[in-house]
Amino acid sequence: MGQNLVSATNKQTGLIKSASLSSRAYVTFLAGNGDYIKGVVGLAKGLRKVKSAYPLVVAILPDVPVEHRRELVAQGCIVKEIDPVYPPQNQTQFAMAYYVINYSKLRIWEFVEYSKMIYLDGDIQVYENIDHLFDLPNGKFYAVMDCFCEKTWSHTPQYKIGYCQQCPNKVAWPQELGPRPPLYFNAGMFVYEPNLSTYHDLLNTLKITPPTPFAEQDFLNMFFRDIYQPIPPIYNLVLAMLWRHPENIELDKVKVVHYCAAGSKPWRYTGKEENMDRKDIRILVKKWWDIYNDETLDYKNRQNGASDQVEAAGRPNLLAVLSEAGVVQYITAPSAA
Ligand SMILES: O=c1ccn([C@@H]2O[C@H](COP(=O)(O)OP(=O)(O)O)[C@@H](O)[C@H]2O)c(=O)[nH]1
Ligand SMILES: OC[C@H]1O[C@H](O[C@@H]2[C@@H](O)[C@H](O)[C@@H](O)[C@H](O)[C@@H]2O)[C@H](O)[C@@H](O)[C@H]1O
Ligand SMILES: [Mn+2]
Repeated sequence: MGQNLVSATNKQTGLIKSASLSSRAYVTFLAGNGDYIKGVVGLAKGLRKVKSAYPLVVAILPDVPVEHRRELVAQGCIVKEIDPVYPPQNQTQFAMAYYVINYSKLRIWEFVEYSKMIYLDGDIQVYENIDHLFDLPNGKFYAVMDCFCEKTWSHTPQYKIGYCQQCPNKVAWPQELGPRPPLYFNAGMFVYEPNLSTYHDLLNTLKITPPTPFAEQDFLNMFFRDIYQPIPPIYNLVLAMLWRHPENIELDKVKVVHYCAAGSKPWRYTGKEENMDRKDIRILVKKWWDIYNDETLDYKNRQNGASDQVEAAGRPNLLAVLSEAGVVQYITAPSAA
């Protein structure tokens, strides 16, 4: 990393370190020298477009090239290099071979210069301000429930019997399989509190936890099972919901889109994979590109932070929004176990 970039990054980190303990930030994860950099730049510009009041921290693995680091700093991101985290050696077949690097996400629990963070995958875009989620009560792990219907889940009993937590009464969970699986979240977006003892507990627990197909997502679901609090799918639209559970989605209310379905990464989109030629997918991919290509959203063209702050001040009352969006039913829903 060039010297001036190191000083710029450290300066930024230094600034942040001196921030009050109640500081908040969005955080994402970038690994490799491939095209996910486009996802993270798009996310940085999307958060700017919705006038978020908080910075975007990018946790990068050592293999992220200096050019990508420069681009992130130029887009106003706070770049923090982390060491990889590997699961214990095992013959596990991950749902996607590259998922093994996703355990490195666990390093973000060490970012204790922030009191509250919202993690967003690099293949996520924020289309409406979600700063109000930082006001969710502490002590819980907030995330959106995932869906078990894609063939990436074909290794699981849920998939084999056609059970999905998105429609728990469509195919009832059979008694002979034991208790219904606990509510399970998608780990592409979550609201959490960095904490050193949680961080060490995560890493120590990982050392004795055999890896499973959805890697750190499975691990985080197991680890935070007792404090997991579902929030509505408007905060992390797992694209497959559009064809698997359209009855659960009101697309015009969605604030955050997660381009995780096979073939849906906007920067690689060809429209050839299954479901990728749908009109709603084409519209969502164009929405992503419109932000990515919008030069007025580049950090260098938006130094007037003050006016951005004003907009954020008008954000909706949290509990009203969440209860209106149905989170109350999620919160009071009996635990599945
Ligand atoms: O080569 C890679 C693969 C993954 N990621 C990061 O890890 C996250 C999780 O991977 P991905 O989103 O592809 O998983 P999915 O949600 O599609 O299952 C990505 O969003 C990126 O932030 C990355 O930076 N480089
Ligand atoms: O490393 C495991 C990954 O597992 C999750 O992705 C999956 C999951 O959403 C499945 O339910 C979908 O079927 C699948 O398409 C999608 O890729 C997270 O989005 C990602 O951040 C990361 O944790
Ligand atoms: Mn993702």
